[in-house]
Amino acid sequence: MVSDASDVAPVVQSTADDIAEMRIRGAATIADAAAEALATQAELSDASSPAAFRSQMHAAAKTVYETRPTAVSLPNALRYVLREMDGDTVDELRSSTIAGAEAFRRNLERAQTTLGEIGANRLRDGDVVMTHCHSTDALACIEAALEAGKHIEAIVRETRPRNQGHITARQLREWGVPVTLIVDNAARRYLNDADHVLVGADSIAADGSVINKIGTSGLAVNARERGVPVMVAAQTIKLHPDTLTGHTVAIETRDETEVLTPSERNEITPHESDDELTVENPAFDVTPPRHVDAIVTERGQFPPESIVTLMRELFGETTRDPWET
Ligand SMILES: O=P(O)(O)OC[C@H]1O[C@H](OP(=O)(O)O)[C@H](O)[C@@H]1O
Repeated sequence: MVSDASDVAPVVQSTADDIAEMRIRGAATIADAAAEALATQAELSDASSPAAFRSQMHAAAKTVYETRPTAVSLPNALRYVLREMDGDTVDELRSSTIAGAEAFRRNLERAQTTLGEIGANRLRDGDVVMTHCHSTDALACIEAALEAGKHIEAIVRETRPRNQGHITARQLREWGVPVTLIVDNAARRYLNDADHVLVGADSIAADGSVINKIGTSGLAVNARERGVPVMVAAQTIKLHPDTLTGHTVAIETRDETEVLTPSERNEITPHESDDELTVENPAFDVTPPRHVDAIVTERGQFPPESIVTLMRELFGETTRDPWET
């Protein structure tokens, strides 16, 4: 049973708001924040019985879960922490939940470091990497290559509408990587100069499809045409267990104002009541496995078609909500 939202600590609600508004963003960062929120809820809980404690934890998980639908790292994080919640008293439940959240966050960090070392093996000294959006998993591969003494350059797509490519460019410049920032539409031209396309993922489906920031699939198609390998850096918490049983991944659509501000809309159509100008703003798209060369995880690199084996091993088959442990 899930209790009502009034049991949820305000700080958990504020984490949920930050995720929804993308002040906290990126699949791994969202998972980390979700685990931290559950730990905070456990810490602050005033529950007078084990049942009330469990019910508060489930309500907190639901509040965080209902923010953004596409990155499976969010429910996977909630599921992990709630599974660790164990004990016969409120104190036992509290401490096991906090320990579970801490373990999850430690594993997350470790997994990204290991993934980076594995991914760096694909990058040679002098390689040029084209990126899309901002992915900490993808950047971990570049960081490990730099630590191994390789010279890497980057062509960074700005990634409309929110321009997260700027975050990538800033990080790469901090590491001393030469960066060429391009508008998304220039990518095909600059693929001639790239040795790899390197992107992250919000979810990976059982057939090896990669769900990532809108624009990834077109980039992958162009890269295939130009013979540039596409490498996806994704920790195993990006594997979407529900897709094992045929569920599709929900693609988030965001507010039109990310694409067109109210004053820009007004310039196009001054009639406030004009509902025939439609703006669509899907945040993600699906890249079929045939356009992906490798999925790099902390458990090794996989051709996309074989990722299902790892998914079964790690998650089994579940279509339950995270709080239905
Ligand atoms: O987990 P890491 O690799 O950091 O990010 C993975 C993906 O999450 C982001 O989504 P958004 O910006 O939250 O919509 C991007 O699509 C990025 O590729």
